[in-house]
Amino acid sequence: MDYEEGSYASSAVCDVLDFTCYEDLMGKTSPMELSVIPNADEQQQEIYQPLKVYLRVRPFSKAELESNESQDCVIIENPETVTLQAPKESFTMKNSEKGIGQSVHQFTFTKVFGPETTQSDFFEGTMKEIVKAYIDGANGLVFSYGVTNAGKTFTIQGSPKDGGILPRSLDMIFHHIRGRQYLKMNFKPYLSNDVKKLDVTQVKQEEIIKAAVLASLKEDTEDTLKSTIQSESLCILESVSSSSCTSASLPSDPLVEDSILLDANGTKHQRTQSSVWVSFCEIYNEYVYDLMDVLAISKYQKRKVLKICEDQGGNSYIKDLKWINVQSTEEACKILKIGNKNRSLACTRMNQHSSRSHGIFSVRLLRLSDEAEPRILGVSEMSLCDLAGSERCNKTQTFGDRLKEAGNINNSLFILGKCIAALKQKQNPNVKHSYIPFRESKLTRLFQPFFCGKGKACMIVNVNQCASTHSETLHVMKFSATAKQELLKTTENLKKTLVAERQSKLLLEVQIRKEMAEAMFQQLLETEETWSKRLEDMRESYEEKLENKFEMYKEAIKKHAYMCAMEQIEDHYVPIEEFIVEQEKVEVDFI
Ligand SMILES: Nc1ncnc2c1ncn2[C@@H]1O[C@H](COP(=O)(O)OP(=O)(O)OP(=O)(O)O)[C@@H](O)[C@H]1O
Repeated sequence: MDYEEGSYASSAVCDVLDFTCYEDLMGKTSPMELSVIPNADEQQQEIYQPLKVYLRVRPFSKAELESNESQDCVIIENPETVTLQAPKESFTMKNSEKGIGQSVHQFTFTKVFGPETTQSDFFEGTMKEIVKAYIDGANGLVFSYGVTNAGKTFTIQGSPKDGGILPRSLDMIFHHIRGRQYLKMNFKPYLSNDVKKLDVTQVKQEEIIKAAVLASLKEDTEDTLKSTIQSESLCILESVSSSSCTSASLPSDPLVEDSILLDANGTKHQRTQSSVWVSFCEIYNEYVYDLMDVLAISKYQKRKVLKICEDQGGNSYIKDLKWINVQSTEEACKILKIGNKNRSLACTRMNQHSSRSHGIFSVRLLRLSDEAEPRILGVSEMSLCDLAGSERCNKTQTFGDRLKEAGNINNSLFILGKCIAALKQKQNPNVKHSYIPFRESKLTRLFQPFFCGKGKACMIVNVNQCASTHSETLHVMKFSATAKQELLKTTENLKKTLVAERQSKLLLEVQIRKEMAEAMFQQLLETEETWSKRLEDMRESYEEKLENKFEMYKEAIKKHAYMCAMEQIEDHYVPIEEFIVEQEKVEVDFI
């Protein structure tokens, strides 16, 4: 099977996100910013952090391996890059052999998790940081995206023995608040990030609603479910008027005499307790439905459409969405299971596929002071949003309801992409800020605060490696990952230009060094010549001076010798008269 390309969500969707991830390809470390740091100060200073996009590739099943699904369609090049290769017999491959289109596409992600990745490794590598910040008071949002059978449920929910990111996140939250859990239900999430205090009757009502919701899990058929809900709802109504319907007994509130703790350094700390509430809803065809609305899942009841409203601060929230107090991971997972069941029941009724709606599971953590009359210290929210996939929108099916569905999915994904891209621009002080179209889809309207920097956000992309779903996988990658082929080419060209630039710079440097060496050598030669000349001159001048001195000495010696000789002559001088007398004397003696 090979779906024709271009029959999916509008290519503009891809363009928007391609642009987003293009930065990744260029090796930038902070391509996207959507969050504030935990414990942000009161002015909610916007300190952005990147929107991380993780890819998880699931392993082949035995059946897939037997049916020749393994054709090296997904190749993990390195921890950030994957290559998608069209199956051998596909139209894409045949066309590309004829020179029409591309059969190979490459995408980069914040991190790629291969088929061997364990649930624990995946949680550690993706969610842990978000949950840590969430516990510290920051909001968290996780989008998951992928076609049917790509491994979304496995990644988010996992199995009872090997939980996915949601039960692991819940475990981390409950582990963190262990011993400090506020078990009463009299403080409840309200509006977007507010808390309201309930009176005794309202608390009772909460307990009964929770019991009714949880009871729905036990019922297998729609009819029995209906009767249970009817009796439970009766009970709710009765309890509201007479408080006769008892709830499960709750542990009493721990008695705390002093709400201030002193640490070893004598620093004061406020003792806190926490309360956890969850909700589960879906957005289908731009309508919001509560998946905890157990009354509406019967065949005969129309589902109630919920409205997205804004509080005084302009923050969006879903009006009348049920928030259920949960006191353990198990309880929260039951809510998830009930929501899943209601989602698939609704889908069956509407002949719709579950992956055609956006499912949103949210957890609100209320922090209260630990004292007899607790005060609200803060609220943080973490939402896991399972995005609708735009698969199966090929031409043969795009009419009637499916056309409307496809249009709405495309539109909301398109707006999501536009919001992300606009925020990307917002980070760049040199680029003129453009209008961010949050209000143009329910999804972006709901998560507007995240796009304004109030929370940590990430996207998880699930894909399988099957040859038969190659086109769908390619589409998912194009939406969520980094680049289309054109962008890849641009990047490749830019990389080549960069390499060429570097090479020319290197050559220039070599040339400059050579010229400098030559100039220095020349200078050395000239210096040597000058010095040789100077030495020669000096030698000549010394020789001349020596010569002169030598002459001087010669003269002096000559003079000295003459003087000595003269002195000697003087010493031995005999006047001639004496000499003659003497001579005559000698001659006489001789005779
Ligand atoms: N990482 C994984 N390791 C082992 N098996 C996996 C992994 N991911 C998914 N699977 C298996 O692949 C199959 C499809 O996964 P899953 O049901 O999670 O897909 P999905 O995307 O949620 O599909 P749908 O949208 O139809 O619910 C399941 O049998 C699941 O157990």
